[in-house]
Amino acid sequence: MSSLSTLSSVCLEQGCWSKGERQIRVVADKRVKRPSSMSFRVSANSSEKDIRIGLLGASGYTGAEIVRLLANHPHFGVTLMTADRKAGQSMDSVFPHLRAQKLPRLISVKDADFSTVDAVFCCLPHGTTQEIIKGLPTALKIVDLSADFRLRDISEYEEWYGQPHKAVELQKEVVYGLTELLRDDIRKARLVANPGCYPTSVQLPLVPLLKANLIKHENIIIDAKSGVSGAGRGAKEANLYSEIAEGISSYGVTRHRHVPEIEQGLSDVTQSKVTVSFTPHLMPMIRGMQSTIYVEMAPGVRTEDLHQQLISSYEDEEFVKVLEEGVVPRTHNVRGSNYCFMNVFPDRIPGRAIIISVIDNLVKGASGQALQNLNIMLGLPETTGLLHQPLFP
Ligand SMILES: NC(=O)C1=CN([C@@H]2O[C@H](COP(=O)(O)OP(=O)(O)OC[C@H]3O[C@@H](n4cnc5c(N)ncnc54)[C@H](OP(=O)(O)O)[C@@H]3O)[C@@H](O)[C@H]2O)C=CC1
Ligand SMILES: CC(=O)N[C@@H](CCC(=O)OP(=O)(O)O)C(=O)O
Repeated sequence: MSSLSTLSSVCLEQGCWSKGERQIRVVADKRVKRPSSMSFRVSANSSEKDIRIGLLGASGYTGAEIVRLLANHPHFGVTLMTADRKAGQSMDSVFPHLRAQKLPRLISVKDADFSTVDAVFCCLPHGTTQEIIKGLPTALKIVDLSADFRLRDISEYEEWYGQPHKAVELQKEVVYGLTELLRDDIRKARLVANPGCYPTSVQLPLVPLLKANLIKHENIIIDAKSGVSGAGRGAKEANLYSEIAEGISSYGVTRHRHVPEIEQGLSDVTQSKVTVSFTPHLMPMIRGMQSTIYVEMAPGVRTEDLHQQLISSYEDEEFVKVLEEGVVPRTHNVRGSNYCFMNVFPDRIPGRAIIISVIDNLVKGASGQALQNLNIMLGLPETTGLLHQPLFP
């Protein structure tokens, strides 16, 4: 038996790592066969670690990013990896940058034995994920990176994703994985729907401001930009170098599928329907995401109040940094990391403010936040394996 259940229950019982706590505490319980968190040997060899991870869609960008992050994780070792077209290949032939790690061969989902793993990251395209997750053992902890379980309202899913929901019963137990805002629910969850990259960059600044009634619910305008890795590794004409380089492309204008996800998260806070104007753009860069958000402030509120609210909401958080007054967040400064940097600026037009939020779409926007969530679900400090600093220049 792996030590997953032991570790998880011990940490949960002891309440080892509470919100905002940054220090790794020692797990004193003798049932856990490790002396202490301080003395773990960090090994790139997955089979030497004690919690066995299944990675569905390992041959895609978010799957590869999870493998990269887990190289520095003391507990999670990838022991099962699936692919579709690339099933049968070795991971180092698909992703040569990961060759230093000893990893299992990529296999098809239908050949995977899920009784051999303790937890699963699901990095599959939306529309393929509901049926696959429905078939997994119920003992598994699962973080799904796709959009398949993010919308609570089944009819809304069917409307925006243009297909029937194939796991309606399962949807009821899903917890939305916006870590900093829903940590307590995530801790108890079995199945977490990891948020989309755009919704992460938008909700992190807006939720605390709406909660504190500092901004109006109407006329929220989101101008968002993503690196091309946000579209995945699959070959698409629109993502060719010659189509992307030296230009900017707006897409999903008036109807991007992240609109209902953003509105769901914001409306949960206000208890009334919030609607947003949202336009995403594809940028000639590989990683990175910026959301520039235009809001109207409540009567009598100043941008300093918004700034102060964001600071107090996130002062204990490792991964959300509210910058000093006047400092502009840049995607360059979060590249390769799990950080979200944000700031708020007074608009020239009285009563309005401009919020800028940046993340790396593949890390805080996907695989990093997924790892943060699984750490919490298994009772580990949520920063485990995630504290490496942004890559710059
Ligand atoms: N990229 C990003 O920045 C973000 C992505 N996401 C979401 O995460 C998920 C994964 O994204 P990403 O890694 O970028 O996607 P990729 O296209 O890079 O990878 C998709 C993976 O799924 C496998 N796959 C494709 N179709 C099937 C199928 N029918 N059955 C089983 N496996 C299949 C592919 O295998 P093979 O390559 O062998 O064909 C590949 O391993 C998506 O739902 C995406 O929307 C969420 C937030 C951000
Ligand atoms: C650049 C690009 O194409 N980005 C993707 C979003 C990536 C993401 O977060 O998507 P999921 O909701 O599928 O998880 C898109 O706009 O569809």
